[in-house]
Amino acid sequence: MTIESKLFNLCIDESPPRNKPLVAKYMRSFAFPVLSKLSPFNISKTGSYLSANKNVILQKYGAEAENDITSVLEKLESLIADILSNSPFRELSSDNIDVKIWNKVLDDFSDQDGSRPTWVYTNWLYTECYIHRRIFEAFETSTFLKNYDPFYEQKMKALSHCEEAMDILGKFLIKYFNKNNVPLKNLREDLPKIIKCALWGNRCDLSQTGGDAIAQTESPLDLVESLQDLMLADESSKIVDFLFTSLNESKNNKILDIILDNAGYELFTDLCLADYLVTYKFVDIVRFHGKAIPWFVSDVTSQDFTATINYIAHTSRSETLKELGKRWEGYFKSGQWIFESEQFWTLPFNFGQMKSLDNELYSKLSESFLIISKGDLNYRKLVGDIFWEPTVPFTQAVGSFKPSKLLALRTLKSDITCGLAEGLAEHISKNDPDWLKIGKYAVIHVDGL
Ligand SMILES: O=P(O)(O)OC[C@@]1(O)O[C@H](CO)[C@@H](O)[C@@H]1O
Repeated sequence: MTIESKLFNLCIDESPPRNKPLVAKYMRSFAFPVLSKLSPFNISKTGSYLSANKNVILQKYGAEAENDITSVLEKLESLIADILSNSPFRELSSDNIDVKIWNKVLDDFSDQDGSRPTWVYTNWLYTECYIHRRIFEAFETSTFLKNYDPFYEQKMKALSHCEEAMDILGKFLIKYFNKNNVPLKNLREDLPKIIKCALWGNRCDLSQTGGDAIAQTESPLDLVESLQDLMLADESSKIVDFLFTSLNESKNNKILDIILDNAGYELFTDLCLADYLVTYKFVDIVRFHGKAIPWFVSDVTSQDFTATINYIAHTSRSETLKELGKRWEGYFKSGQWIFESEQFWTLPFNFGQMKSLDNELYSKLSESFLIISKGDLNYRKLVGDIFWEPTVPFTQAVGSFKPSKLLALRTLKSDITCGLAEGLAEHISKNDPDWLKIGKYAVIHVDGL
């Protein structure tokens, strides 16, 4: 029996039960192909990248790093083997401060007799996060490659591949920003477009391609129009009304928290949205929340964030982008923009658990005027990674996570849905069986408004 068929034999050819957290054993859920195919593929591509770049790595870290490369490759291989043989999860073994928490969660999941849970039968959010935590563990337990991000180069490549589209959006914004007076009417018309550019930016996600860049070449603003029919829920008007109403209130220090997702083109569109909201005084301060460790291949880390702004301000081929990048450097110098990478975002918890498990972060977000959550994984965490009936209202699915007003921008790359009109999910799935998996469709949901 091959290892893969072993995994097949452990799973059941059924859809997951509604209103329960996802588990990979249901083969008709996206969790099963991600566990059995996409994750091993991503891990093995990470190994191939390392092997292909061996000489560059040795040049940078010295000849002694060769042993590290060998041991990282072995650890990645054994991660794939662990997944495909459904062997029990093991404790993490590095000295990073989050390891205690990970191991405590694993203990809590273990039977009273100490038997550890396995990949196929455990809550999928935990399992998928654990895969990415184990990839990082392979590096952090080495000597020279502790802080090595094997996805960094691909993330930066993805950014430069999208310069054409970035330049179009950049030109639109710079023209705007350089006008002395922009009539409110124009702002009202254009703000939803900028929000939707940031929404569709979420299609560019390297975790779906094993790190291969997805080029965004079309005009982001044209795309917003042409993709409108693919929006399954669009509550953007509520957020636009809220932002315009608040312009007339004399509130100071309005903080916008953006829970970031992918680096590359998506991050660029997030920065554009933040600039627009700051420039027209919808908010005063922006706190960007990224990841403390490499995560889900293309999520933004502090290194990516700094390098992205630096690239746009100094290396990009377009003068417009350079001008935009320099504005962003200015926001950081003045303290108006802040980057943070709290540990919670790379733990296996959903956002409903934040208040009890990381009260400090929950209190910080409670100061917020508006929270924007980007992407699919953050959305899954918002709604507890529960396989909701598609018509369950978003506000209900979000449950107790209510630190402030919330805007979720997400393209659909997993089978979690909620907040859809009666019959819509059934209608689309009939014509488009893969509708949940490929980032083709999108939702904009709000809470607290
Ligand atoms: O959060 P993002 O970047 O929008 O999407 C991440 C994601 O699509 O990648 C995984 C593998 O496909 C999914 O489980 C997950 O939700």
